Amino acid sequence: MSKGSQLTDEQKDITKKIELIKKNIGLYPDFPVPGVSFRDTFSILRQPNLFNTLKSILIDAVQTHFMEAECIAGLDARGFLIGPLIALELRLPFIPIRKQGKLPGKVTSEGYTKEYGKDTVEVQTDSVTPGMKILVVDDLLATGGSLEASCHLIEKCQGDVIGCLVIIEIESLHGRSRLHVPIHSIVKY
Ligand SMILES: O=P(O)(O)OC[C@H]1O[C@H](OP(=O)(O)OP(=O)(O)O)[C@H](O)[C@@H]1O
Ligand SMILES: Nc1ncnc2[nH]cnc12
Repeated sequence: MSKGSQLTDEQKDITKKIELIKKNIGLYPDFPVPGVSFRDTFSILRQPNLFNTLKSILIDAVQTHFMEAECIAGLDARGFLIGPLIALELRLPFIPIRKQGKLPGKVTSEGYTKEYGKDTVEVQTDSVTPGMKILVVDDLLATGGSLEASCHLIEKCQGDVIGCLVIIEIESLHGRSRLHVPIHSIVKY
C-alpha cells in the first residue's frame, strides 16, 4: 500500500467491524428456491453486541455518504429492522415501503421482479413530501428489482431519492447497474 492510501485508525476500526459482521452473516444454500444462496442477517440480530456494531457502521455510512438525508425509507420486511434504528438515531422521519395491501389510505404502487419471485410494493402517498431528500435502506441488494421499484415509487410521489444503503450486496447479480442513485453497501459477496 502506498503512503497516500494508508488508512486512519478510524478507518481501520470500521474495516475490522465490517469483517466481524461479514463473518457472522449466515449462509443457506438453495433457500428459498434451488440455486439461491440465502444470506441471513438475523444471525447478527441474535447477538446484541454485534447488532450494536452493525448499527454504528450504518450510522457512520449515512454520516459519511448521505449527510443530506432528510428522511429514511425502509423496505418491507428486513429494511424495517434497520431503517427505524437509523432514523431514530439521526432524529429523521421513517417511511415504510410495504408489500401490497398492507397500508391504509391513499397508496402509490409499483410491481417488480426480485431474485426469487415477483412482488408489488406500496407507499402511503402523503408520507412523501415533494422534494424531500430520502435515503432508501434495506438489508440486501441482489438483482436490484426491489430497490429499483422502491426508488421509482418514491419518485412517483415526487420525493428526491438521494441514494440507497444496504448491509449486503451480491455483486454477481449486478443490481447496482439498475439504480441511478449512489449505492453504499457494507458487505460484498
Ligand atoms: O435485489 P432483489 O433481487 O430485489 O432482492 C432483494 C430483496 O429481497 C429480499 O426481500 P423479500 O422480498 O424476500 O422480502 P422479506 O424482507 O419480507 O423477506 C431482501 O430483503 C430485499 O428486499
Ligand atoms: N440471496 C439472498 N439472500 C437473502 N435475501 C435475498 N433476497 C434476494 N436475494 C437474497
